[in-house]
Amino acid sequence: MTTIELPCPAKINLFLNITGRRADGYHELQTVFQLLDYGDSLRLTRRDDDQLCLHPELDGVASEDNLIMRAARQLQALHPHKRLGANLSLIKRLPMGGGIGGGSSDAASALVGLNALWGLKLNLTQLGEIGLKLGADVPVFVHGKTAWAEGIGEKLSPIETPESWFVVLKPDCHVSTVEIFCHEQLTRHSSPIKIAAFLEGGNGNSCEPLVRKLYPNVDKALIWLNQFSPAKLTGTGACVFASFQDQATAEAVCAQRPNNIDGFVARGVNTSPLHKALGIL
Ligand SMILES: C[C@](O)(CO)[C@H](O)COP(=O)(O)OP(=O)(O)OC[C@H]1O[C@@H](n2ccc(N)nc2=O)[C@H](O)[C@@H]1O
Ligand SMILES: Nc1ncnc2c1ncn2[C@@H]1O[C@H](COP(=O)(O)OP(=O)(O)OP(=O)(O)O)[C@@H](O)[C@H]1O
Repeated sequence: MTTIELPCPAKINLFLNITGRRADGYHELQTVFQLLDYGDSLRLTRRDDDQLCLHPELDGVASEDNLIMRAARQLQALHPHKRLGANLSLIKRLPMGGGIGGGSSDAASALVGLNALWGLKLNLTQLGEIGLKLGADVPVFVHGKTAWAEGIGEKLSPIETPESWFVVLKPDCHVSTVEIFCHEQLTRHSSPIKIAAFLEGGNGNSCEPLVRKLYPNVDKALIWLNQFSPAKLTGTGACVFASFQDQATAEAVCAQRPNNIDGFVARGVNTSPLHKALGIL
């Protein structure tokens, strides 16, 4: 195996309940990560030397800061005496700073893909632990299952969600995850809920009131999408989403969206397309 082409799927947070803050500043939360059958693509080709080359460079992200490179460097550091090199080529479809986990998913596909390409034989638990050092959202993409999550998002229990189609809208603004988590007006001590309460519906996103207030474009997108189906914020935004029973209805709604809002339609999946592509899980 010298070249592999892998999907880097998006996630949405079907709800997000912030229940506390740890001493290190990270927030304890409860969420359901719903994986989507839509995302970036990463092509990895093995090199005979120990160089890593990533193309193209993303706007505003130096190559060495790209989570793909940081993931690859973590694996190289575990095997300093092996010649581990690769050419990495990314097709970026997921909006950055969207709350749909683009960078985290790219990192997870790099970890899982390079582990296979370089024959490192690390298991998903080990790769998830390496991923957590790169970001709280990386482990769910490494494990590849739609999941109930607690802790800072790394304590994962796979759950099966009913098949749905989602309209995901990206309002014309960039929300910084750090800004929202550090904001004094964030509601950060909600009562924990049980899975049964989530399944009964009605749970929202603790960040949504604050993000709507700070970013009027997010507020407008939620109001617009709510006309068709209950709409929510994902992560810390900026993307918002709503679910529909079939693809045609979702496509029809997405096609009518206002001109200044990007968007896509995607199927919710219980197993990641990354793991399907590699024949694991
Ligand atoms: C909001 C979510 O998208 C929900 O899925 C995630 O919790 C964010 O995950 P992420 O983007 O992978 O976040 P990281 O890159 O790990 O963290 C960015 C910053 O967000 C804050 N952060 C993140 C996750 C978390 N559970 N608590 C936090 O307080 C921290 O200030 C951190 O410095
Ligand atoms: N491969 C990458 N793709 C996207 N962003 C990256 C990547 N590598 C590093 N970054 C940095 O990470 C930041 C967050 O990007 P990302 O697209 O993951 O945000 P997000 O969708 O809000 O993530 P999350 O849902 O995990 O909070 C970007 O603004 C960028 O500076």
